[in-house]
Amino acid sequence: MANLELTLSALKPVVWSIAGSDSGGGAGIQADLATMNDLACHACTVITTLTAQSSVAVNLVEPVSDEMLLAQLDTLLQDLPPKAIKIGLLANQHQIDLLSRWLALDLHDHMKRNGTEVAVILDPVMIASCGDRFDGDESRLDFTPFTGLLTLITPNAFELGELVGRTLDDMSQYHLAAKDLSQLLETNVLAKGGDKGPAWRANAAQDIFVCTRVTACSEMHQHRSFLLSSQRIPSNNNHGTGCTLSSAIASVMASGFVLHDAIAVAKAYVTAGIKHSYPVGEGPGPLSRTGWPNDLNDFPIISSLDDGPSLPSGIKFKAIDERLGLYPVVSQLSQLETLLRAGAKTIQLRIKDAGEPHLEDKIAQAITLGRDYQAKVFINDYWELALKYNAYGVHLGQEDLYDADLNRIADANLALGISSHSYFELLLASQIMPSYIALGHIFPTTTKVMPSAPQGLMKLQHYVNLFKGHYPLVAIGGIDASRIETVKLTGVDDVAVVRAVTESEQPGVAYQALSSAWEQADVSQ
Ligand SMILES: Cc1ncc(COP(=O)(O)OP(=O)(O)O)c(N)n1
Ligand SMILES: Cc1nc(C(=O)O)sc1CCOP(=O)(O)O
Ligand SMILES: [Mg+2]
Repeated sequence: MANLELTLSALKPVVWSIAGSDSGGGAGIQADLATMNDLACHACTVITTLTAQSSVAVNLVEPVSDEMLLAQLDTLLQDLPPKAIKIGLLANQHQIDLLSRWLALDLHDHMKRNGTEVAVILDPVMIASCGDRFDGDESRLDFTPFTGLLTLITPNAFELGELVGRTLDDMSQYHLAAKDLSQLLETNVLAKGGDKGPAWRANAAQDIFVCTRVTACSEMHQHRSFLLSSQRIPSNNNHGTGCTLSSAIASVMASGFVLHDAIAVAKAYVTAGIKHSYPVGEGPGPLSRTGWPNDLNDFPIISSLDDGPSLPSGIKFKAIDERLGLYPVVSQLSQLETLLRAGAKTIQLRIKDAGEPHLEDKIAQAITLGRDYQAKVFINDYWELALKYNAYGVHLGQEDLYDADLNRIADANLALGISSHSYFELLLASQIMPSYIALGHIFPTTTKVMPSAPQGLMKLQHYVNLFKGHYPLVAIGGIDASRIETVKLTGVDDVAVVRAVTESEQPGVAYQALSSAWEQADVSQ
């Protein structure tokens, strides 16, 4: 019973690949099927084109009939509606027009009737990794019929140049072209820099993410451009890299993650796949399928690529040696003292009303009480007062990170805890090496209004799998006695609670009961 939500997650989300068949098995529909199945999705296929293709040549390209293209789409929509769609090779303008009309009418109607959103990821395939083009006559395809219908488009350097109709010689031209494309097609853009090319993308595989249309994530990460930088793996076996990336993005979105997360996870998946790629035939070989990525080294370094705020690098905060345990978060000094007396060794003072009388005094007293009881007292938000009175630590949200003087906090040897609500925020938090990372909100909460959806146990499990051992991980949001055991089963290090303690008639007693429930929860099964 404890593992109910994890069991439910075994229901596989349906993802469609609308793409061409690669008879060589490394790219196209074949790569998409392998990727989607590897990422625990059920893959359906709509074949647009047959290609007679090996690792060294594309010898014949034969589009399916209009009737067959539409029959596949309509048949699947009846019985296996998608959570996400990846679109790959479209052989000619006619297919682009046909598919965009189907998306605008049939899929749109389906979404409206069912109140669902379907993510649509377009990989505008134009050229095979052996160098042969798919659109034999080399006339430029017009992708504008897809305007307003896509969640993301993922061109490589060549494709981006074709799409905006100019050559792109450096990073700033590349970024500008990605922004132009985003405006033209009214969609988010991931401009891939993985193919070997000019100096700026020689040492790393750097992608530019122009995010103009994403909701359900922090406003701080909307309407921005980011550079996602991964190590360049020395390998000639890159056949199907773009297909794998786009179908991984679709799969991760179908599993309920936001676009930012899907891109980060998919990029890690491709990096791991190239690391284990293998040769077959005389040309570039395919990637391996290595499952949901759990190695932090495979994930990209994220930096901002615009005038918006960015985080410092080369910073590291105090390491916390003891476990945090059950970590109460309170808004009243009297409750803080009660809980210290009841034995709390980690506690946070979280006063959200900036007009609270005697605010500075209360923060100073909380810090002194922490010293008296030899407890770790974290101050939420008020990092300058925490510095002034030499608190044990500060807890900051993602948005606060850009206002706070992180170097001063680190130099004064204060611990830093950071909130996170997604893979993307976890990765950003980890880049400044905090003392712990909070993962929230796991379950619905009434304590505060959240911009993101509850993460649930499945996502918590993924985050723990990736970050366990790198930082102490604290789960927060809607945790009470009834959920202690299921949360502990994920392997998360610690839990923070507000209402489960503060709304009790006897907060000290509630703290002691929850704390021992957490310590003693049996996770051996
Ligand atoms: C342990 C812990 N985790 C998360 C939070 C939330 O902090 P933040 O994002 O700064 O939001 P507010 O608490 O300021 O509303 C926290 N306080 N503690
Ligand atoms: C303060 C806070 N931060 C969260 C986050 O996800 O960052 S959730 C949260 C409230 C947690 O309260 P309760 O234990 O009463 O549900
Ligand atoms: Mg805060």
